[in-house]
Amino acid sequence: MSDELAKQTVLIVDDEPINIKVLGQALADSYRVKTAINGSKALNIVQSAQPPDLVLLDIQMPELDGYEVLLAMKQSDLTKNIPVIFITGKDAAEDEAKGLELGAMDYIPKPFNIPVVKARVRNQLALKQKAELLEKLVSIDGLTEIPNRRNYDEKLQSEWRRCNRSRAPLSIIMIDIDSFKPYNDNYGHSQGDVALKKVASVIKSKGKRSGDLIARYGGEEFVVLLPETDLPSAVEIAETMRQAVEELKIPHEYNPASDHITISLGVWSVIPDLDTSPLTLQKQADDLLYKAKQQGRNQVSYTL
Ligand SMILES: Nc1nc2c(ncn2[C@@H]2O[C@H](COP(=O)(O)OP(=O)(O)OP(=O)(O)O)[C@@H](O)[C@H]2O)c(=O)[nH]1
Repeated sequence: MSDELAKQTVLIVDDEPINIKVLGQALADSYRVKTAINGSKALNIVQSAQPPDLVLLDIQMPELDGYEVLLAMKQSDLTKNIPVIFITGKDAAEDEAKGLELGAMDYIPKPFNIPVVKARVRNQLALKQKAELLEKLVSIDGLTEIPNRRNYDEKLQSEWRRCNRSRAPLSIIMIDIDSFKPYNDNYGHSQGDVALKKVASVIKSKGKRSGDLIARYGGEEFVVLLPETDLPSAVEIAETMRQAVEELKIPHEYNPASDHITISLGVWSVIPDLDTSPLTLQKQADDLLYKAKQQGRNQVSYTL
């Protein structure tokens, strides 16, 4: 990655071009700087595909003021965690309190003291990086680097409600690596870890929609959550995953189902009902996974 791309982006929002210029010059060495001269332009930038890492936001602007921009940012999951530092000529304590209550992270008074501006920006960006790292650590599985069980549990609850509202089917695939104990016993645990990573990566590559979640459920088990996907489509995806793992051709002499590592899969689909727990969906897929194992492994099991 080039240095320019690795740099964090700061958006400066002020209706006074001179303020944008002074702040831009102060920050340009260390950050990529974007600018907006009013609130609606600022919102367009924060809601774009490449949002800034931090916003320096003037409070007093015609039409949409800084408070309103911050409020709009807080209402969307996509923008609510972007830190905002208010910049303002107002120095009354009540304005400062209002900004902080709305969720601003810090406050910079005009006229600017450039070393203070730089230090505050640096502090907030460091905090943001730490928060992102923490978020990653609690939601991503350390070995396979795909979402972990906690991440999946949360998504299952929210997708259950969302698909209930839209009356759309929600499908789930439970996956288990076949005869993984003899694999570990004969090839060693660290070789087992390598195989787990490869399987996770190839399964993940087959969940193509942005809403699909492929997670490590625990041990050698994976789970795939497919919102707005009916049973035939989910079975097709499961079969693609089964084939892709087989095609990895990871030798496994001790697998009664094949000479290679294979997986068994259980697929279930339902239009969620709020009177039923989402765990029933999982239980059904688990039972079908068990059936796939019973019937000889390396296969997809489902009921029409
Ligand atoms: N290397 C490695 N092995 C793991 C990990 N997590 C779980 N396992 C192993 O996965 C194996 C799972 O074995 P079992 O549940 O007995 O099932 P199996 O041998 O896969 O047999 P079937 O599921 O019936 O095909 C155990 O030996 C676990 O130690 C891990 O993170 N790394």
